[in-house]
Amino acid sequence: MGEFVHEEIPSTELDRLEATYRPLADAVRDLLDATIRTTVPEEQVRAAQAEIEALVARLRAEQLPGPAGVRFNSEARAWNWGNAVVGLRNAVAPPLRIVHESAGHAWAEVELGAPYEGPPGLVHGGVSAMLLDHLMGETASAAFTRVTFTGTLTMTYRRGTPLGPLRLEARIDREEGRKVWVVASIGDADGVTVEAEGVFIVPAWAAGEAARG
Ligand SMILES: CCCCCCCC(=O)SCCNC(=O)CCNC(=O)[C@H](O)C(C)(C)COP(=O)(O)OP(=O)(O)OC[C@H]1O[C@@H](n2cnc3c(N)ncnc32)[C@H](O)[C@@H]1OP(=O)(O)O
Repeated sequence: MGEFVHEEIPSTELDRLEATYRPLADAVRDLLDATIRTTVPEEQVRAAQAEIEALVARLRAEQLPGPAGVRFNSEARAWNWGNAVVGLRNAVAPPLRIVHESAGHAWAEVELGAPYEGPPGLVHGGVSAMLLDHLMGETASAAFTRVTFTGTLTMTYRRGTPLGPLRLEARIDREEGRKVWVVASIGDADGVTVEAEGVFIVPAWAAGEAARG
C-alpha cells in the first residue's frame, strides 16, 4: 500500500495551492469532454494533440515520483488531490463534494457528463459503484474518526441512471466489532436508480487508532 504522508504545509498555503490547481483540473476535465464530443476537422484534431503533448511536457518538467497519496499536516488538514472520486487535481474524478451531515450520514450532489457514459445516455455501472464505494467508505469512517476499507460491496441497479444531475446518499446501518454495514443509493429527479450495501472493515492494523478516534 502507498503512504499517508505527514507534510507540513500550512492550511492557508494549501488553500492558495488549491485555488491554483482546482481551475487546472477543471480545464482538463473540460478537455476530456471536448475530446469525446468534438467534431472539428481531423487536421485540427492533430494540431490540438500536438498542443496537448507540449502542455504535458511542461507539467512533467517537475513531478512526484508516483501517485499523490494521502497527505496531512499538524492542523488536522488532510488532502488527497489524486483520489479517483474526490481528488481536487484529478480530472477523472467528477470530483464528488461530500457533505457529512453527521458521523455516519453523508450525501453528495453531482452532475455526470459524457466521460462517465456506459449504455447510451446512462452512467456506466462501474462508475456508479466507484462513486458509491467512496461515499460509503467516508461514511463508514464516521466523519474521518477511523480508517475503514471496503470488504464487500453489493450493487443493485434498479433502472438506468441517466447522465446529468444526481444525488448520492449513504448511512451507517449497523456495526459489529470492526465491521460497519453501510447502505447507500443514487437517485435522479424521478427517484432511486441504484442501491448499494457494503461491509466496511476497520483493518486489524488500524484498530488501535480506531479505538482512539
Ligand atoms: C476516508 C477515505 C474513504 C475512502 C473510501 C474508499 C473505499 C475503498 O475503495 S477501500 C479500497 C478497496 N478495499 C481494499 O483494498 C481492502 C482490501 N482488503 C483488506 O485490506 C483486508 O482484507 C481488510 C481490511 C478488508 C480486512 O482485513 P483484516 O482486518 O485483517 O480482517 P480480518 O481480521 O481477517 O477480519 C475482520 C472481520 O471482517 C470480516 N471480513 C474480512 N474481510 C472481509 C470482506 N472482504 N468482506 C466482508 N467481511 C470481511 C471477517 O470475517 C471478520 O469478521 P468477524 O470478526 O465476524 O470474524
